[in-house]
This record gives sequence, structure tokens and C-alpha cells, in this order.
Amino acid sequence: MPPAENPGWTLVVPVKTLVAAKTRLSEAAGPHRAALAVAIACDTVEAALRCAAVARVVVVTGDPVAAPALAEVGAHVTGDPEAGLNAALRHGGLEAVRLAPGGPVGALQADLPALRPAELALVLAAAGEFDQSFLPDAAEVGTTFYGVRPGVPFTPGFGGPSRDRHLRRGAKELCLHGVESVRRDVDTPDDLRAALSLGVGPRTAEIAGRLAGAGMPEGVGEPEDAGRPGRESPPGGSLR
Ligand SMILES: Nc1nc2c(ncn2[C@@H]2O[C@H](COP(=O)(O)OP(=O)(O)OP(=O)(O)O)[C@@H](O)[C@H]2O)c(=O)[nH]1
Ligand SMILES: C=C(OP(=O)(O)O)C(=O)O
Repeated sequence: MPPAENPGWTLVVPVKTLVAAKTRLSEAAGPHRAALAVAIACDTVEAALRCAAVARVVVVTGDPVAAPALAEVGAHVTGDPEAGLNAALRHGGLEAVRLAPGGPVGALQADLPALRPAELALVLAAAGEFDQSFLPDAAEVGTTFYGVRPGVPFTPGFGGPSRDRHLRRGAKELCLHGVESVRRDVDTPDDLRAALSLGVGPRTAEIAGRLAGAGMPEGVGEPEDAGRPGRESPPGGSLR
């Protein structure tokens, strides 16, 4: 938890209904697609909650399977207004302000299974310097994090080529080294391979192990700092 004088970030994580989730992984994941989506989201949330700068994670979902799984890893779960991704994020943003008036609010993608708490801490420290900021995804097309300082309107513009959208809206692009795990979102089989090579959380590693026949590498698991709160890890740290 952050120190008392610093309320810490509330991160809003959107998780859509599982029947519609991770469709670009349908072929690679087959019958494991929904389980993989939950595993990735749970590993993302668990890693975020291990970041000392994060006070809480608000998950926005209406899914009856994802909701209890995410609550189990420590998320505060709220329902989905079912009006699309940014409406879900704004709803979570209102819940964040209700829970922690005066704290900074961020939106974090749910598909960052290689997330390292120390790298997220670097992103949040940088974001704290600007009213409104974002981190582009690994492809430099989308966005994995968008955040605002306390009192600044929370107006996320996720979806498709959101890097340009956030830039046009005047959000500061965070250009940081050593934050690969925060930028490595997983939408396609190639993305999953890239995340596996960084080292993913335990739930994702377990499901990915079942996909080895679908061209996924075997024998990759958690980032080495996964179970050690607050420990700084080198970017791209070695795998167990
Ligand atoms: N709560 C909520 N989350 C959403 C909604 N739409 C998208 N998301 C989440 O936003 C992130 C990006 O969504 P998408 O890229 O559209 O979907 P995806 O499930 O990641 O992948 P595809 O099905 O392959 O497009 C994922 O974490 C989704 O779970 C929504 O309407 N409500
Ligand atoms: C929603 C986004 O990403 P993706 O579709 O890659 O999950 C985004 O980058 O704004």
C-alpha cells in the first residue's frame, strides 16, 4: 500500500463478457479461450495490486465467471453499464472517485499477463507528473495505460488506434525505457508468444501450457519477481 500522505492510484481494469472475449485467440486457444481470458486478467490484476503505488484495482465486468475470479485475487468488482469499453471505463472511474476522492485514477488494459509491478511503478511515477497521460502498447498503435491526476476529468479514449486518439486529445505520451511488460498486451497468438517470452503470471502459464500443441512455446512461467512485492527487476528479467 502507498504511504498515508499519498493516496495511491486506483486502476480501472475493463473485462468484457467472456463469450465475446479474446476472439483473435480463438483458433490458438480453442476450448481454452475463455479460461485464458480470465487467467490473463487475473494475472494482470494480481501483478497490479503488488505495485506499491497502486491502492486498489476496480474491475468493471458483467461476466458471472470473471467477476468472482477477479474478486478472489483482490479486485473491487463493479458491474458493466454495457455501453462499450470507454463507458465501462468511465463507470469504473466514477467508482474510483467514490472510493478514493482525491486520488489519481488510471485505466489499465486487462491483457498484460507479463506485467511486472516494478515496471508499472515506473509508469505510474511518470504519469504523476502530468494532468493526463498514456502509455502506448508494444505495437505503438493502441494504449495499455491512461491516467489522470486527482481532480482532472477521466476521459479514456481506448479502442483500435487509440494512441493517436489520446495524442489528439492532448494526453502526454509516456516515453519510457524498461516498461516492456506494461506495454505487452495480448490480442493475437504472436502477442501471446511475446508475452510468454517475457515471462507470464502463473494462471496464464498454466493455460498456455495446454496450448503447446497450438504452436505456443512450453516451459515458460512467471516473471522472476512475481511473488516478491516491491522488488525491482531488470527489464526483461530472466525466466524461472
Ligand atoms: N467491461 C468491459 N470491458 C470491455 C468492453 N469492451 C472491451 N473490453 C475490454 O477492453 C479490452 C480490449 O478489448 P478488445 O480488444 O475489444 O477485446 P479483447 O477481448 O481483448 O479481444 P478481441 O475479442 O480479440 O477483440 C479487453 O480487456 C476487454 O475485456 C466492454 O464493453 N466492457
Ligand atoms: C482497446 C485497445 O486495444 P486492443 O484492441 O489491442 O485490446 C486499445 O489499444 O485502445
